[in-house]
Order: sequence, then structure tokens, then C-alpha cells
Amino acid sequence: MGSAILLGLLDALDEIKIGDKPTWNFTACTKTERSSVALIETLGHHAKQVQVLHGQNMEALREADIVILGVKPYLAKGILTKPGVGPSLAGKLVISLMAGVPVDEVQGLILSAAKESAHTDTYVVKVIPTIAARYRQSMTLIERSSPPLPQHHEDLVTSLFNLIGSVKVLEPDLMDVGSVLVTSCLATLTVPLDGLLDGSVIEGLPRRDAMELMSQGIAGLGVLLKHGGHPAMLRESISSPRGVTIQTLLSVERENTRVTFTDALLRGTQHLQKMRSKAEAPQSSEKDVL
Ligand SMILES: NC(=O)C1=CN([C@@H]2O[C@H](COP(=O)(O)OP(=O)(O)OC[C@H]3O[C@@H](n4cnc5c(N)ncnc54)[C@H](OP(=O)(O)O)[C@@H]3O)[C@@H](O)[C@H]2O)C=CC1
Repeated sequence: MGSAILLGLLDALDEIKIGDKPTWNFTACTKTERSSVALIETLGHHAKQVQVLHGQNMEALREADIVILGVKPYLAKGILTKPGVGPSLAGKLVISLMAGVPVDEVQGLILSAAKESAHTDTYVVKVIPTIAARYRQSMTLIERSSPPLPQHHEDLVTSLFNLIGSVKVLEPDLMDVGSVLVTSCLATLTVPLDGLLDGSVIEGLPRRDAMELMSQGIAGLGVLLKHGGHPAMLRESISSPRGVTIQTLLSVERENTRVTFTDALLRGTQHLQKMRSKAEAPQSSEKDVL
């Protein structure tokens, strides 16, 4: 997720005129050398714009004004409770990408490590982007902070994620379902798409051509929905009497597909909630949520 955001941002900054470009310096941290080498490779021509470190979180935290925390949730405790982390983050903004981890839990970890020194609060905001951030098409959810973030932090979070797609502010109690919905739009929906691809290949369309048709077809669906179309209205508007579309819809409806997807969303959301309540319990060993 971190590299998708980084690459999306670097591409976006390339398109901003020199005078208007924010003067941001990027440092990316990984745990292992292997991942940092892979990241440099992935960054390609952007590599010289990013300082890539491994195993050197403290240096990066000390120098940074804003920290984007994109590790698996079960790793947060080990990272944030290291001596020196709390003071290094004093007064700074931490953007947590960790699905299912409440903001006050992240804040609590940072504070618990900072007991030994005078410490100003760290501002934490929860943000759930999608990997389409890589191509600046993320649907990014920003959790409404309570109390609100200082205005300059709020503006920065919004403009940062607007550079890599669209943003939507949600109340904390809707973040779980929102996270599952935006993830499902990428992951769960690939299952029926594979079925359509298979059918196309069976009927003689080369898979690569079918992929090309399908990806633009989905982009078209996205645009139509974004402009106020409702899925049911859309279906009806393109179902001609005695036509082909109604035949394909009938086939899908017979299999109870709609409820299958409703169930998938409920199951995902409940899983996220269950994981959180387990994580809140002492001695949790849960690994990951998204
Ligand atoms: N994947 C997705 O679509 C989405 C993910 N998220 C959230 O983003 C977070 C990251 O997910 P994802 O990108 O899939 O995870 P990955 O495991 O792919 O990436 C995590 C990164 O964190 C690094 N890391 C691990 N431990 C440390 C450490 N101690 N110090 C510094 N860096 C470390 C890893 O480095 P190394 O490889 O060297 O261990 C790796 O580069 C999760 O909390 C997830 O909930 C949110 C929205 C969508």
C-alpha cells in the first residue's frame, strides 16, 4: 500500500508546475533490505526522489513532519513502543493506514512509549486508501477525527489523498463497512470478472483482447455510476425487450448472486469488527485484517 501511495504521489507531483509544486521530501522505510531493494526497483525513474531506508525507523521518524504508517496492524505495537518513538512524533501528524485499528489505540501506543519525557500530543488520523492509488484512482476513506485535527493537518491529509484519487470523510463507526466496500470493489468483484473472461475465451475472444474490452467496460461503469446512475436503473436502461442483456441478467439472478455479494460484504465487515475486539483484548495474537 505504501509504495502505491508513494508512486501515485510522485506521478502527481510530476504534473504540477515547478512554482506550484509542494516542496515535499520523501523517505520510505522497510524492515528488510530485500524490500528496500525491491522498492527502489519499483520506483524506477522516481528512485532519486526518495530516500529508501531499511531498519532505520528512528532516523526517519525524527526527521519527518508527517508519518504514513503502512504496516500490518499486528506490527504496530512493536514499532510504536520502541524507546524514542513517542518524543520523535511529538506534535507531528501520523496517518495510519491500518484497517480495523482505532485511532486512540495508535495514539495510546505512541503515548505509552513517551512516558519518560515531556511530550506533546501526536495527531493521528485513520485513512484507508486502495491500491489504485498507484494510478491515482484510489477511493480513499478518511475517518472524521474527534476532536478535529488542526486545520492545517486536515487540509494536508485531504490534498495529499486528492492527488491520488478521490477522498470521502466517514464517521468512525462507518469506517469498517466503508473499508470492506472499497476493498471489495477491487478484490471481490474480480471473481465475476474472471467468469466473464472465461466465457469470452470459450466463445473465441483471445484473453488479452477480452481483458482490454473488460477493463474499459468497467471504467465506463464507474463513470456512469459516478454521474448519478443507480445500478438497477442502469441494468434496466440497457435491457431491450427480447434482447441479450436481459438473458445474461436472468442467468446471474438465478444463482442468487446479489445476496452472495451482500453476504460477502457483511462477512468482511463482521470479520473486521471481530478482529478489532480481539485485538483490544490483552494477549491478542491476531495477524491481519485486510
Ligand atoms: N493492501 C491493501 O489493499 C490495503 C492495506 N491497508 C493497510 O495497509 C497496511 C499495510 O498493508 P500492506 O501494504 O498490504 O502490507 P505489506 O506487508 O505489503 O507492506 C508492509 C510494509 O511495511 C514494512 N514493515 C514491516 N515491519 C516494519 C518495521 N518494523 N519497520 C519498518 N517497516 C516495516 C514492510 O517491510 P518488509 O517487507 O521489509 O517487512 C513492508 O514494506 C495494513 O495495515 C493494511 O491494513 C489499507 C488499505 C488497503
